[in-house]
This record gives sequence, structure tokens and C-alpha cells, in this order.
Amino acid sequence: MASSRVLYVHSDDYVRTCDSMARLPHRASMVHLLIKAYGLLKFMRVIAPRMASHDDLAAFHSDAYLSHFELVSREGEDADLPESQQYGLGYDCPVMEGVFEYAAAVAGATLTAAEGLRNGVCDVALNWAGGWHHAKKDEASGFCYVNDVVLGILKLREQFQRVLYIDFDLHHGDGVEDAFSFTPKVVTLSFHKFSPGFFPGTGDIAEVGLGRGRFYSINVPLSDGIADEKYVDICHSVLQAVNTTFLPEAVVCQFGADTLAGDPMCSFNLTPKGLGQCLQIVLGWQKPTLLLGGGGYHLANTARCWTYLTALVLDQVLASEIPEHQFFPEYGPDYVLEVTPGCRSDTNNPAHLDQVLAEIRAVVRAEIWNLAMVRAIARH
Ligand SMILES: O=C(/C=C/c1ccccc1NC(=O)c1ccccc1Oc1ccccc1)NO
Ligand SMILES: [Zn+2]
Repeated sequence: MASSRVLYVHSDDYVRTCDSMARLPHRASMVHLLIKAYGLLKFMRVIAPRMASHDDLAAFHSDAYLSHFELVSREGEDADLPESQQYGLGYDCPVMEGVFEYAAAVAGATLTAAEGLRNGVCDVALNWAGGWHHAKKDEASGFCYVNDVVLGILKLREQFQRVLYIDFDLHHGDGVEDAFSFTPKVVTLSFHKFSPGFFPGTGDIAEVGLGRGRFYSINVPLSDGIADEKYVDICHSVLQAVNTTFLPEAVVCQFGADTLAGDPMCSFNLTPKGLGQCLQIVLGWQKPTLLLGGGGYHLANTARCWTYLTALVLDQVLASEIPEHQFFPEYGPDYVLEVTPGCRSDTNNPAHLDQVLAEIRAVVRAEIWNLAMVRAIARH
């Protein structure tokens, strides 16, 4: 990728705001400082994010939710208002003081990235602190308060007719799928763990979208232990089929790193190399691409992964040795960039994966039929 055509959304204030989210202490700083320590900033256009306005957020979220969320954020922890529960606030989505400003900052950063792509200022835009894919129109969920992914896609839709969303996070991208389940203008494609009782519980292969959006939601349910080779194979098959039938004009990827070996979610057994191969497929399409983060609870591995993916976008090869920088001690005991796969067994038996692929292909074929019909009608 011609380097100046890569936009990196960053400011020290933004990193400080993201770091303040207690449950991911310093993750935003670790990611940024590792990218900086590897000398990658000079290859990118660094742009400070804007804050999302109330109107920006209202493009997707309901006014009722936003005003309640803003109210409890001002009052902080002790805001146990009765209606908080209906808005998903509390429990999974604790109301820390200033959480509204945090959500508005992240949404503003994703919008800043999407605007760069919409205006043709860049070909690839990065916001590793974004990717909060569970938030619903009027409900926080899974530690996601504002769905910056939906806002970014809506921004791209101002310019591009068809947008493909690809969710590589361990968890099903339910908030994004819900937002676009009725429209054929956005294909949502999610690869995730699907298992009884595993959050959010949706994302079965049978979920294909509704009404005019039928066949435009694609779900690839996977089981524990999957490693790079099989994961990349599945991704390659589905991505190629979707790209050739849907012909997206822009792509949004959520690269939640909770799929990596060593993550406390302890589910998949991927490494940044495997995710990198998936990213290479998408970059090969040479379409305006927005890259976002998401989950990722082994903080050093998450920083390793998103730094590695940033280098891939820039065609830069990184040394294995973690460079000296403030968080160097976090990368022990090996102090290398690579993540070693675990020795957990892969519970995805080949027959199941073939079945999943066959069903996906049927859905995509159905989509081809749909597209052919749409084109035929458009011609008359
Ligand atoms: O990663 C996710 C969703 C995570 C999630 C789902 C339901 C309820 C809470 C969730 N998130 C968290 O608990 C959460 C968010 C940020 C930091 C640590 C978090 O806890 C843990 C606890 C143990 C392991 C991993 C994460 N979506 O992509
Ligand atoms: Zn996740």
C-alpha cells in the first residue's frame, strides 16, 4: 500500500481517554506505543480524531438511549436508575464516570477514519480503539456502549453503494448485523465462536438476514480450538465468494484479537500471522478499507497483533525483537513479536466445517440469484 494513502487516527488525548476504560487498562497506549516503537508512524498520515456529536450518534442510536446514557455517565457509578437496565447499562456495561465521553471519542475516531475514506483522502484508515460491535440502537451490550462500527458504515454509505462488513472478532457481530439485516446495501459477514451459552448467543449459520436483506447477512459459526490454517482456509473460501457476488465498493473489518492463542477468553488458537493472511486477502481487492479493533484481553498479544497488521498494510517487515519502549516489560518472557499457538485440540471436525462451507455457499449462491434478479430488474 502506498504509505501516504494510509490514515492512522490518533492523538495523545484520545489514547488517554481510551486507556481510562478500566477493564482494558493501558491497552490503547500499548497498541499505539508499539506501533510507534517499530517506527511505523512515519509511513502513515496521522490525524487527530474529532468527538462524535449527539447528531452523529443519533444516526444510529435512539434519542432516549443517548440522553439516558449521557445522564448516567455524568452521575457515574451511583447512577442505578431503574430504567438503566432496559438500556443495558450496568452489569456487562458498567457506568463509569465519563463513559459517554469515552464512547463519543471512539465513535468520533471511527467517523474520522470513515470520512477519510469517503472523501478519497486515503485508501486504508485505521482506528484500533474502535470496533465495539455489540451495541444496539437503544441498548448497551457486551461492554459496547455506542456502535462505532455501524456509524462508520453509515458514513461510508454516503459515498459507496455497497459496503461489506467483515467481523473477525471471537464474538458474533450482532449489533452490526441487526443494524443492517433488512438492507441489501450492506453485507455483514461474521466469523465467530458459536456454542451453547457463549455470548451473545446469536450468529448461527441459519441467520441470513430478513426481508430485502435476506442472504445479505452471513454467519460462519465455529467451535473452540481452531488454528490458523483451517481458519484462513474458511475465510479465503467465504471472502472470495462474497467479494465476487456482492462486488463491494468499500470494506470495513473488525479485527477483535480475542481469537488469539493466550487470550483469557481461551477459545480459538489463532496467531497474528493467520489474521494477517485474512487481511491480505481483503487488501488484495484494492478497495477503500476501514480497519477497527474490538475484543482482545491479552493486552500484549493484542498490541502485537494490531502492530503486525498495521505493518502488513504498510508493506513493512518487522523485526522479531520487541523494540525498547515504555511497555517493553509487558512482552516477557520472550520479548518477541510472534504469538505461539497453544496446544489445545481443534474441536472443529472437518465434516462440520465442510457442512458449514456448503451451507454458506448455498446462501451466497442464493445471493447471486438475488443480485442477478436485482440487476435484471434494474436494466428495465
Ligand atoms: O469481546 C467481546 C465481548 C465481551 C463481553 C461479553 C459479554 C459481557 C462482557 C464482555 N466483556 C468483558 O467482560 C470485558 C470487556 C473488557 C475487558 C475485559 C472484559 O472481561 C473479560 C473477562 C474475562 C476474560 C475476557 C474479558 N466482544 O467482541
Ligand atoms: Zn470479542
